[in-house]
Amino acid sequence: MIETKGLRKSYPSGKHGRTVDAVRGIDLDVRAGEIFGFLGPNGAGKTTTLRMLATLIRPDGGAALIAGADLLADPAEVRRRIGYVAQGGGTADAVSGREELVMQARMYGIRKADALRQAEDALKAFDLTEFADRHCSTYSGGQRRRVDIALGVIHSPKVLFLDEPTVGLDPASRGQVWAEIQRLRTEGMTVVVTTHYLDEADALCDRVAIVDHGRVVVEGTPEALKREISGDVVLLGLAAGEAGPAADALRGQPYLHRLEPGEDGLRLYLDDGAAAIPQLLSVLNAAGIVPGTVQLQRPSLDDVFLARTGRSIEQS
Ligand SMILES: Nc1ncnc2c1ncn2[C@@H]1O[C@H](COP(=O)(O)OP(=O)(O)OP(=O)(O)O)[C@@H](O)[C@H]1O
Repeated sequence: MIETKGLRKSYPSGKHGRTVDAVRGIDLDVRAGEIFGFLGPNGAGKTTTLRMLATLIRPDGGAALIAGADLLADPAEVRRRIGYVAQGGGTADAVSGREELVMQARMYGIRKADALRQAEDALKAFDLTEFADRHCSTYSGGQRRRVDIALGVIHSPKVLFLDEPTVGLDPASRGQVWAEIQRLRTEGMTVVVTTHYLDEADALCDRVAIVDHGRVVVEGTPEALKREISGDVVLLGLAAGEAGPAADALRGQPYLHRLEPGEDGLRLYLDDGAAAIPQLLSVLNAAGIVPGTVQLQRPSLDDVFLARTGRSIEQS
């Protein structure tokens, strides 16, 4: 449904004619009817890629075919086949959800009577009917985001691009937004979504691509990517100044594959966490270190990124 090859974009950086290589060659293969997560740390190039695919900025190089239309040769046709919801959305304060939807439909050339009916259908589908005629400024963050998504799909696109649709929402509203995304998939839409919430992407995306410095680092189903990280992760909570000595004491232990500084302690990668915990506690004990907390975890998508890049998305 979306195939990109070597998509690139640089921006002038403003200093001495230098440029920022925001996207350095992105190859993607998004299949029809899937929810595809586009993940990565701040500044990785996610928004730039989405804006290129949505025809809002022109790529410097590369190629992309989106729902059968060629991005560089026929951006107008691409635009008809896609929907795009920007980070933060685009609703005006002093307009109602219904008015926004009717205006959007009219912008796509839909006749007034049809636009009114489609707006009504969208309000129902997105559970917005109750406050459809109030100004958007009175909506909650989650309600407003649902209007944003309804606006993005009013013309029934084949592909929907969502840039950080759940950012800044409370967990219940995030859940509702994801429920809408899943509903759109059941209607046959292909959805590409960027998010900083790796646990959401893990649970709700069919496949993900993780990008870093403008390139795809890994792509696959969350399950397959996590399976590549064999074994368990043990998080040690340590007092300030103890992480260094603890790492020195543990390095070289045969059951330990890798060790990384984590938030307030260390992250240890090993085959069988439950079996290793007593041994590693006794090694630490001998060095005079008693961890405040010890947690056993299955690998996460952040561990996948960490294994490939040596950095954590969540801490970047
Ligand atoms: N208009 C612009 N002019 C100059 N540099 C830009 C512009 N837009 C983005 N950049 C730079 O390009 C790089 C990629 O930015 P982009 O917004 O695509 O990343 P992102 O992965 O979406 O980040 P975030 O998760 O923070 O939204 C960054 O280094 C950013 O500073």
